[in-house]
Amino acid sequence: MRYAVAGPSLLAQLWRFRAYGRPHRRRLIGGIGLRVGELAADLAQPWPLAIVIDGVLRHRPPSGVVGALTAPLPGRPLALLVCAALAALVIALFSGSFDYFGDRVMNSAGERITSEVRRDVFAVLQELPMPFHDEHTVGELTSRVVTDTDRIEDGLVDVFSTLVPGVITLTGYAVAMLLVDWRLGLVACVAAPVVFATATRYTRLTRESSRQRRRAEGMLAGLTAEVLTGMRTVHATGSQAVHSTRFAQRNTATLHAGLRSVDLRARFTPLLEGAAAVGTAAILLVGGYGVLDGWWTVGLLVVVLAYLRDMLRPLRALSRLSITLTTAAASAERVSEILDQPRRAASRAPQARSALEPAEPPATGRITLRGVTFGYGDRTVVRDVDLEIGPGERLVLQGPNGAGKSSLLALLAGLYEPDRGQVCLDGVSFLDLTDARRHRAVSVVLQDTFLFSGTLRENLRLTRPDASDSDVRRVADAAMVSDFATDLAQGLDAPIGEGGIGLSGGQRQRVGIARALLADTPVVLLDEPTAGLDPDAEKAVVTALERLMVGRTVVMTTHRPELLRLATRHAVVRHGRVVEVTPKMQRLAP
Ligand SMILES: Nc1ncnc2c1ncn2[C@@H]1O[C@H](COP(=O)(O)OP(=O)(O)OP(=O)(O)O)[C@@H](O)[C@H]1O
Repeated sequence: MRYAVAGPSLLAQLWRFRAYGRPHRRRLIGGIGLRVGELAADLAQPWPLAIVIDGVLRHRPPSGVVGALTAPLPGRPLALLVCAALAALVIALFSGSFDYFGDRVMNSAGERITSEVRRDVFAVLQELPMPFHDEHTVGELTSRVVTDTDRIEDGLVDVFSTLVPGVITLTGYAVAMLLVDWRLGLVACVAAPVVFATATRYTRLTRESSRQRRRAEGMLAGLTAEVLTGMRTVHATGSQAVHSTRFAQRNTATLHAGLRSVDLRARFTPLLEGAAAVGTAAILLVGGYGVLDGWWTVGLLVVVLAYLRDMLRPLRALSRLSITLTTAAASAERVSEILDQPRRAASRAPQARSALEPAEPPATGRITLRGVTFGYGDRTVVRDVDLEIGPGERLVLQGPNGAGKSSLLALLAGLYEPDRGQVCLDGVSFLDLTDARRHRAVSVVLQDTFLFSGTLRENLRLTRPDASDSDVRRVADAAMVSDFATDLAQGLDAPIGEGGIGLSGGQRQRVGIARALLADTPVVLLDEPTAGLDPDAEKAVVTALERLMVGRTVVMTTHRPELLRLATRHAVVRHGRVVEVTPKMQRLAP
C-alpha cells in the first residue's frame, strides 16, 4: 500500500535527504513506537462493543484472547457491561495519548530536518558560481529556498506522520482481520489490487502536474521579485500596466497548473474510497451471510466492519498523501538541482591547501593575466588578454561601452573563472588559491555598493566580521563615513534598510570604500566607483578612494577625469581585447 500511494520514485526523491534524518534516528524510532502503541489501542477499540453485543445482549461469551480476559465474569452481564465501558474509556485514553505524542515526535523531526535542508540549500546557493546566478532570477531561487523547502517539509512531515503510521495501521488491521477470521480477512483484501491500480495511475498524473505547477510558481516568484526590486523604476516610468500584463500572463499559467492539480486531487480521493468500498460491501455480504448461517457472531461482524471503517481513515490520508508527496518530490527535484550543482573549483581545493596557508607570505599584489579568454555562455567577451600589473600600480581600463572592462574586473575579482588562460596573484593561478586567501588579497568597490539590512557598523564589518570597534571607527573616518554617520541619531549603530535605503549613492560608495579599507587587501578593484554621483559627492568619494589606493595595486574602470588622474597606467579594451597599454597618464588626455 505504501508504494501504491506514494510511488517508489517519489520516495526516491525524498530518500536523497535521508542523511538529514540520521541525527534524528532515535526520535523517529520513538515516533514509530508510539504509532504502534496507537495502532494497538485502535485495534482494541471495537472489542468492548463486541463484548456487549455477544456477551451481554446475545449471551454468547467471547472466545480467544478476549474470552480469556473476560473469563472471571461469566454469567455476570452487569459486571461485563461495566468492564466493557471502562475498557472503552481506557482504550480511548491510550489511543489519544499515543496519537498526541506520536504526532509531536514525528512532526517535530520533519520540521527539524527541513530546517537543516533549508540551511544547507542557502549555504550552497551562496557558494555557487556567478554563471549559475546569472542563469536564474532572484525570485525563482528565493522560491526554491523558501517555498520548495517548505513543500519538502510538508512531504517529510507527511512521510512521518501519515505514510509510516498509515502503513503500520493498514498492515495491523489486515493482520488483525486475518486473525479474527482468515476467510473474511481474504475477502477484505480483494480491494487491494483495485486500490493499487488507481493510486499508481493517479500518482503518475499528479506528479507531472505538480512539476508544472512548481515551475509556474517559481517563474511567478521570479517576476514578482524582479518588479519589486525595480520598484523605483516602475514608479519613475509609470510602467505598472506593462508589469501587470506580464504578471497576468504568468499568473494565468500558474492558475491553469493549479486547476489541473485541483481537478486530479478532487477525482483521486473518491475513486480510491470507491475501490475501498468494494471490500466493505464484500465483507457485509459474506459476514452477514455467516451471521444468518450461524457460523459467525454479530459481535465479530461489528468488529470487522469497524476495522474496515477505521481502515478508511488511513486510506483517505494516504490518498491525500500522494498529492503532498508528488508536490514534495517536484520540490525535492528543484532543491536537489541546487545541492547537486558543481561548486566553484577554488572552493573544492581548499582542504588540501589550507594547511599550507599559514606559512604563505602576504600577497605583494602582482596580478598577471595570461591568455585569458572568457564568455557568458557561448558569447565570448574577453579575448586572449595578456596583462601584467605590478605591486602598487594603478591601472585604469578604458574603452567603449560593452568592450569587456567590467568583465575583466570580474575575472580579477574571482567572480568568474576564465574559459582559457590564467589569472594569477603573485604568479599563483586563482584556481589554486583558496577563496579565503583570494579575499585577503583582493577587494572590490562596485559602481553601486549594496548594503544589507542591519546597522551601518554591521555593514562596515562585512569584510572583516572580527574587526575591533576602533578599527571600524578608523576606516569610517578615513572613508568619510563618520561625516554623515554623525548626523544620524544612532551614529554607526543607525539601522539601514535593505539595499541601503536611507543613504545617498555617494554615502553608500563611502561605505564600500570603508569596507575595502577594513579588508586591507594589497589589491583593490574599482568598477566605476563614482559613476552617477554629483560633483560634491564625487569629490568626497574620490578623497576616500585616494586614501584607499595608497600602497595598493589598483585596477579600475572609470570615465571620470577626477579618478583618471590618479592612475599610473592605462589599458584600452576593445571587443574584449587589450589593444593598447599606455604607461603615462598624460597621453590619456581626451
Ligand atoms: N552577466 C552577464 N551575462 C551575460 N552577458 C553579460 C553579462 N555581463 C556583461 N555581459 C555582456 O558582456 C559584454 C561586456 O560587458 P562589460 O560589462 O564587461 O562591458 P564594459 O566594457 O564594462 O561596458 P560599460 O562601459 O558599459 O560598463 C557586453 O556585451 C555585455 O552585454
